[in-house]
Amino acid sequence: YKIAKAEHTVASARASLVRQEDTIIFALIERARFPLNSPTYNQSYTFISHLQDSILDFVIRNTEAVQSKAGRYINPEENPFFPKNLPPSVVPHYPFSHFLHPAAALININQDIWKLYFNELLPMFVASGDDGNYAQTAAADLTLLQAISRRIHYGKFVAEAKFREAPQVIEPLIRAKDREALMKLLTLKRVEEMVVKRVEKKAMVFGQEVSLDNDVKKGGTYKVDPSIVSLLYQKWLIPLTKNVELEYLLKRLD
Ligand SMILES: O=C(O)C(=O)C[C@]1(C(=O)O)C=C[C@@H](O)C=C1
Repeated sequence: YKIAKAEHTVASARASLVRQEDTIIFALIERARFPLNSPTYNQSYTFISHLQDSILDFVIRNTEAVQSKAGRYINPEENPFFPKNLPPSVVPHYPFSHFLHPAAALININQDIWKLYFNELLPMFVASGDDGNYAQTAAADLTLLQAISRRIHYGKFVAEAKFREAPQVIEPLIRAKDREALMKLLTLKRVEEMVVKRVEKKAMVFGQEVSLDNDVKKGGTYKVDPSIVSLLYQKWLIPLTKNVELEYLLKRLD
């Protein structure tokens, strides 16, 4: 019987964020294989088959239900997109550590992530068009949404690690509900710049065409535009992670 590793440090939490970059970039590459495939998102397309949901909603609701039964959401790193009416886990519970304050469970910003993803992000990196692979498209969307959601909500772990490393500094700011000072404390411009540069480089490495010729193609095209990956981090992933960190800290003494 394994006892879950209980402790995170700021350094180990950052190491997890670095590894999650790989997951997000590969998921972007996989979604970019398909064009927009707009019928995936269109309720009127499925109206005739009495599904009542778009193919996307149908795939996500049902996948989340199965995964929930199989124990996915017992892990505090995972947050469902449709938490309402989610069936409980039917498998033995792995003893995940209680590293986070219990109020962490109240933080789920997946609705915002959802809107952002479909309104802003998707149109930025997929080609227009329709190849009929709607179920595959919905599955690729879900994998990517989960990776993005996990990264953003991982701010809870980062914030808890930061809190434990300097409670005497952070506690008074929480009591004063001083959002501005807390945000300043949570922000490390130098780290953010490194993240943004690294994900751009990873997108070049992971998304290049690999051939057996020795000459690496310079200036070739990538499977997902590296500048879009860095923009995604700069504009959305990092700011939303910080929002989660802040909301978590504000609940940390409840
Ligand atoms: O590494 C940290 O300290 C974090 O809080 C994570 C993160 C990020 O989202 O990547 C967010 C805020 C910091 O300014 C730097 C990076």
